[in-house]
Amino acid sequence: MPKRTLEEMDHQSAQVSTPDLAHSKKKRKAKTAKEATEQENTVDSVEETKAERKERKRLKRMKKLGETETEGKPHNGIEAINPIAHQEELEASDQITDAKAAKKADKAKSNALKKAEKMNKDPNASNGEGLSAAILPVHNESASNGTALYTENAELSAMPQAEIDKFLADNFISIKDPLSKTNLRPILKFSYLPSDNAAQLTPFKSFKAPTPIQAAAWPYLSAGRDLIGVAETGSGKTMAFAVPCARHILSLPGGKNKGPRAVIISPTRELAMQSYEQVMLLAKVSGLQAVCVYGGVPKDEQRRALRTADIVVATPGRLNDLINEGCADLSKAKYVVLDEADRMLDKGFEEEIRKIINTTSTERQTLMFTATWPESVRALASTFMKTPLRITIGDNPTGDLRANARIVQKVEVVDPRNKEYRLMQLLKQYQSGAQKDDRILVFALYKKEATRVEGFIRSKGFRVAGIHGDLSQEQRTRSLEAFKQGGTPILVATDVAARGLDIPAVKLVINCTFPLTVEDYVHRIGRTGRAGKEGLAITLFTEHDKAQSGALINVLKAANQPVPDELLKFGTTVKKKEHSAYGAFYKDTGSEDKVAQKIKFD
Ligand SMILES: Nc1ncnc2c1ncn2[C@@H]1O[C@H](COP(=O)(O)OP(=O)(O)OP(=O)(O)O)[C@@H](O)[C@H]1O
Repeated sequence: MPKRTLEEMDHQSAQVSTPDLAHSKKKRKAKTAKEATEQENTVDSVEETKAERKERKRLKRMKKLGETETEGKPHNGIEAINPIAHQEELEASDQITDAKAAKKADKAKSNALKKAEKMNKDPNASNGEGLSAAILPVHNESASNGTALYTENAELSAMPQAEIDKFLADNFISIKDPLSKTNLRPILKFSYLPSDNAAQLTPFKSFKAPTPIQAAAWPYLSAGRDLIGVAETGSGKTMAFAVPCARHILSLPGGKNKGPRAVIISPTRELAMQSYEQVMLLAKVSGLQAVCVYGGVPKDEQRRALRTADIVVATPGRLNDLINEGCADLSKAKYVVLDEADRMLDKGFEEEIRKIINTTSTERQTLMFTATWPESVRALASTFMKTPLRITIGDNPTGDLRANARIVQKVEVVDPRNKEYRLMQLLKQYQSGAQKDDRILVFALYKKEATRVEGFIRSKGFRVAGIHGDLSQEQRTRSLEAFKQGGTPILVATDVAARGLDIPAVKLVINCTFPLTVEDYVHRIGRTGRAGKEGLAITLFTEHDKAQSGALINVLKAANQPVPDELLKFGTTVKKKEHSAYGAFYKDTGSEDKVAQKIKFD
């Protein structure tokens, strides 16, 4: 093997997967659909504009949907709603032209609400007459697993379709639904969130509006759908899955603080801790409890917390340890999230994920979120999900590999022997004068390399810390904190820090050594340019990385970044993934019984 030996990496051997033990796909209970007797809106086809025509079709669609969804079984969600109420409310508000009309509308609204109340008390009433005549401007979607029903906010329903279309088009939002059933409008404002989420807006006080992935995913997640969300790094995916999580738990019977109802799985300890902090912001408001379960720290506190925690945020290894010990009972967990899903489904984690998911409820809602969604994991993902819809944000509805377009990507082809010299030049350039406290993240591929590079940078007088698998959890946490707080503006990391970490204002990412896959490259550079900000990534590319040149060129081109001639010389062919477990060198097993690994040097 050339310079890079797997032994030298943060590699944990990839596990062989066993045959599919995924949950049995229970068919959703067929809904009894009653033929709707509709009366089409009579529209003057000459005067009708395109937007109006669309809106009319939408209303017609929703009318059909509502009549089907509200018939048959009563829903048992806390979001007990009545479409008639919303329709009448809306119709009433449409009619407000003067004070008299406003008064009339108020009366209609109150009548509608009274009617709704009555029908919610007596669910059978929803089968009664009146419904068939109701036109439904609001989207109603009943959850597949007995959780709350989603009702679209009336103001959102009243918005012209043209505005919705513009939002979807401007943000390149593509929604692929195998059920071709619903067309839920994106939640364009925080105030459009379902009512029981409204109280949780505190974390959003500093944000103007939901990000595209949040806006598009929230309605479907609130409606109980399985979902794959693919959106660029730093685009707010954590809140996209965390916000509906609390609502989901609150809608379940059985009360709070009785053990896990939701599980969020992350590939690294640091990412798990970060997601836990975000989840806590929402959980606290609702009186829910959460626990972060990860390796490298004692288990006792985690064991204790698992007894009452409603939400478990975990790395797979430690969670499996606790499941095996009988200390983590996930049988009532109905909301399961794989964050960094492609990583979680890759060979290094697949088996552990399978074990965890098999202990969760078969009625679960399964979510997968990521910035990269390679073909290699798509089929496997579907074995865990029930007819998931896929939401892709970005100019690539097929989910091709894309880097965040706000990041300026520079690739320098260098002689491997000159890498450290060039690294030093870059650090001097980007940490001089007023920039001396700017945060710079330097990526190495190997743990030993990271240690060496960190020492080299320190020897030149820079303030630097390191984060990789050879360090204790305490050291890892300390390094990350020092970097976040600004005490050490340079952090040298292996790919343990490539995914998900949301560190404020990282000005520059330097890839000292190229990662094993271009997906990891996209995640690494995604540590800069987050939440709408600009970013810069400089990659030192050598002949040892030439197998990746084709894929890298594609990523650069897709983001309109310059492709250096020296890189083109290595070839534009995209080679099949060389390593079956990309990123496996940073796998967090969560196990405390670390087996010593033999390190080989060429
Ligand atoms: N609606 C919003 N408006 C502005 N900023 C937001 C919004 N929602 C979340 N953020 C912020 O955006 C940043 C990135 O969010 P997050 O870490 O969830 O990104 P991500 O899409 O999960 O990234 P990655 O793919 O790297 O994991 C965070 O600092 C978060 O607080």
